[in-house]
Amino acid sequence: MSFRLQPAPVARLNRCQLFGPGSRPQIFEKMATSEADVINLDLEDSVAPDDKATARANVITAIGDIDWGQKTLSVRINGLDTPWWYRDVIDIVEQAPERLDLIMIPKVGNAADLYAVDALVTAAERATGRARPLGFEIIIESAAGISHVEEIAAATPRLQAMSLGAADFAASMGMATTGIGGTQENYYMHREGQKYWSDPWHWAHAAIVAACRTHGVLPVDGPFGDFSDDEGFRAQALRSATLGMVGKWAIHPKQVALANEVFTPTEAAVSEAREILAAMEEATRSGQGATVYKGRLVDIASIKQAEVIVRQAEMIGL
Ligand SMILES: CC(=O)SCCNC(=O)CCNC(=O)[C@H](O)C(C)(C)COP(=O)(O)OP(=O)(O)OC[C@H]1O[C@@H](n2cnc3c(N)ncnc32)[C@H](O)[C@@H]1OP(=O)(O)O
Ligand SMILES: O=CC(=O)O
Ligand SMILES: [Mg+2]
Repeated sequence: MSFRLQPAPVARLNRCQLFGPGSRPQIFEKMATSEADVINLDLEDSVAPDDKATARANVITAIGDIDWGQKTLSVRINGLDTPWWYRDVIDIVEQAPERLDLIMIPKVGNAADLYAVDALVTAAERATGRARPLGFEIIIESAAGISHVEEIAAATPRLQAMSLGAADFAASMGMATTGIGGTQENYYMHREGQKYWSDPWHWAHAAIVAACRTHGVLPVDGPFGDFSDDEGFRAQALRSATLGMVGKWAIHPKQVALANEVFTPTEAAVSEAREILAAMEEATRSGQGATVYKGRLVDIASIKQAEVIVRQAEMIGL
């Protein structure tokens, strides 16, 4: 164990991030009244090139005009490989009301990408006298991004969250699929006439969680494209939650409840976590570092495990 303490990420809910194209202002009110913790107004891949300028203007207007309640509000800008991103940043910092919490930077490949955006945002914020600095969230969705995930997680104190973008990630890696996330038909082991499906996203998720937890960033699972497949979404989200991710994107409103369900600890899990803490308090009082709870070992590490669930529950108000 290092002597450095693992930094805590920002204390806010991030169970579901609902996306909507900036070129479709008709749905903004519906996004605002959804149950998602985070709203992502998109200027990137859901917006056609000819609509980029209009989408940017729509989004800037909507940040001020719509009541977004307590939600974390984020705008996904265009990637650094496009001609649009700098204008996205400048117009957002100069014109968007301070209600905006985050900008999301897609297709980040290394720490220098974030250095560049940070420098531009910092200069624009100083020039405009913006009182509330923008936070960043980023998407790991390329071979370069996953290769440099740890330096990216450490790149700037503005960084609050990091998502895996399964669609672009698959394309960048040359993966043989057009599906966005979830089980892949051809990714299986074979034994005695049976197929056993495996999870091709697992290693990327684990790498992202490790980088995020090292540097105090929230790890988030990205999109699941087949919004008619609730069980597929649930299975993917459960795997991500088990690995340490805090939430998942919704690319359709019907996915919001599913994500909230998976990333909200159940009453039983919260009670059990609180009971473990109580059992360990009792053990500590009698000078023991370990004890037995429901027939199994609990020790000082169990306190930290239980605290993960209790902290989540407290943020949600359970
Ligand atoms: C790989 C990536 O980068 S993913 C991130 C970028 N992608 C996106 O942002 C896409 C977000 N999603 C969408 O644009 C849309 O949900 C689509 C295109 C997938 C489907 O849109 P629709 O065909 O309108 O869906 P559908 O007809 O099922 O919509 C049902 C209702 O939900 C509303 N709705 C649709 N999408 C959204 C949304 N993202 N947020 C809030 N409400 C929405 C519709 O307006 C409709 O409302 P109504 O019942 O009042 O008429
Ligand atoms: O941007 C998201 C993705 O999956 O690509
Ligand atoms: Mg993408």
